[in-house]
Amino acid sequence: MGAGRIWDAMEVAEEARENCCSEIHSSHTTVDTSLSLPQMTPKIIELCKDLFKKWSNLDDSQFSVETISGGITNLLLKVSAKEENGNSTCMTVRLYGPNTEYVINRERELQAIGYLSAAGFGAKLLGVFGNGMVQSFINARTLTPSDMKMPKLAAEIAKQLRKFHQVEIPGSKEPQLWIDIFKFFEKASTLKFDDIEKQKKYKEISFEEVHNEVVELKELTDRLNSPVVFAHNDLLSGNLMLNDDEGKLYFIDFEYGSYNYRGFDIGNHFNEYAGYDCDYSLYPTKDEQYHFFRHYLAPDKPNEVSDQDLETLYVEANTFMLASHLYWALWASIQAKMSPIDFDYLGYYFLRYEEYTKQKEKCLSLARSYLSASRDE
Ligand SMILES: Nc1ncnc2c1ncn2[C@@H]1O[C@H](COP(=O)(O)OP(=O)(O)OP(=O)(O)O)[C@@H](O)[C@H]1O
Repeated sequence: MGAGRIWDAMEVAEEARENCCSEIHSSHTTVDTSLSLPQMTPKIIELCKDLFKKWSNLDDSQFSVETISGGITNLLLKVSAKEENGNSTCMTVRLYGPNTEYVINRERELQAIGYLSAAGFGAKLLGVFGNGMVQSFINARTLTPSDMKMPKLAAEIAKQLRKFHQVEIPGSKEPQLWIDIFKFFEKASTLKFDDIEKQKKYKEISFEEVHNEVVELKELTDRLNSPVVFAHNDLLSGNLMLNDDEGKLYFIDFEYGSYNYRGFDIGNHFNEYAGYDCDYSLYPTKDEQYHFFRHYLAPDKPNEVSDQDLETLYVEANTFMLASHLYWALWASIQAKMSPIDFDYLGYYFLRYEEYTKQKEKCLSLARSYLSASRDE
């Protein structure tokens, strides 16, 4: 992240501060993400002391720093500080992965966090620094893909998603899906890998074919008139946390949040039933989807949703589900080049693109017959 971008982020943090009740601290410190945890620990403590002045005189021995997750994108740390009065405070420190700015707009993320946390979503934003942010620690467990499928939880996710989609974020309300996909496409189609094996695999991608698919799908989804809402865009099990004692569900990680089609957010969530192993046999059945839609459309009277509304959302979600495969396939090909993380991103590209190809005809004909039936009415 360059100096200019840090200043932009600081300005957005200022705006977020005005929207949240709590204070958001800022520091220009950056932390080298290539350091090992023991090397990084003193830097993290120094950063926390700089951000939170009440800790500036606390001895380093009163802090503990541990890794929560290496994430696919970021490094997430848990920092606990034992204050002089004996109270302990826990927070998370998120260090942005190098080169993630190619796929994530950090200003957009920080702006959204301010409004979303004011609306009761996610962890509270406590501070921002050169290459990351500090948030409150959420005492809850992370869901698994099979949790998401459980009827009670699926209903709660649907209900929360409806509320999330109602949050108003100032600025442009233009849906980002196709803008992002075309941006990803431009970057993805001009990569070059030093690794011979990777370059060989990359050359197997026909970008001409992908481009045609994108254009065809965009034309069809445009005709569906899916409502534009503020969408999470990455609602996988790892971004859902549950405090079982309080029965409270948390949506976290708004890195990809933007104005977008509601059908995309829901179809993308359904794709995540497949989990990290991409077992698409776990994709929700029509009955499971209708259960979700009922609670999304009418949380207080789920059994009164009309067949027409259920069908409309079914068509939307299952057409945009295809766009979700194209989006994450292109994203993965960029990550294959840019990310320092040792993950088979090109393999992931092919998994998503193959699933797209497998589902395409069925979903497109569903959308086409829905559109021609509504034209004939
Ligand atoms: N505020 C928080 N409090 C407690 N745990 C958290 C918090 N935020 C994230 N986590 C935990 O860390 C995990 C990774 O978080 P998150 O998805 O935000 O990171 P990420 O780097 O963006 O990961 P990925 O790129 O894989 O989505 C979550 O699944 C959750 O278990």
